[in-house]
Amino acid sequence: MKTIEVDGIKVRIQIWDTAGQERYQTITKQYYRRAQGIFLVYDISSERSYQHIMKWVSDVDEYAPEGVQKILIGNKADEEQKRQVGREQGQQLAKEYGMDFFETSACTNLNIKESFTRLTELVLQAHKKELDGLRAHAREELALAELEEKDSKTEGTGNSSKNCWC
Ligand SMILES: Nc1nc2c(ncn2[C@@H]2O[C@H](COP(=O)(O)OP(=O)(O)OP(=O)(O)O)[C@@H](O)[C@H]2O)c(=O)[nH]1
Repeated sequence: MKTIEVDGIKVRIQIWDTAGQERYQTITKQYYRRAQGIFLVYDISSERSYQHIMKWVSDVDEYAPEGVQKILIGNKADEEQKRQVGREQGQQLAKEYGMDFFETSACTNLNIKESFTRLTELVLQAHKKELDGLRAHAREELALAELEEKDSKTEGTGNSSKNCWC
């Protein structure tokens, strides 16, 4: 659990770090089910980890809820001398999947706060859309109910005058 502030709102986030190894994949998939935001992380000093991102994306698409927010992360940015994946490759992949992209370092704290804040922002925005949708729907329902009430009153008046003519 961690609390971060986004646009003046304090948001409590629960962070799960899933295991990367194949043998834990069955358990990993369980984590996706209730996720609202996901970091897809590769290691800039490992071309292999970058190649694995496509597999992670397809797993997320399959197991995570619709509308889950995703960000691509190229971690270990402090390991410049061991770099195997160019920044542009990360940017390109993120663009392909319509994700934001950060290069980070857990060692130097580069972009750690920024990427968490951005993912939280995206999750909040996604929920805001949902909430706005619900509000709009509620307003429509209310307007409809008011109209129906008005109509029934008018009908009532019509009937009473009809009664008079009989
Ligand atoms: N130089 C550097 N090393 C890092 C960074 N982040 C993690 N490491 C190191 O990379 C190794 C693996 O880190 P983990 O956090 O276990 O990575 P993981 O992806 O969770 O690994 P799995 O549990 O196998 O999924 C550790 O030795 C960390 O110290 C980073 O930003 N820079």
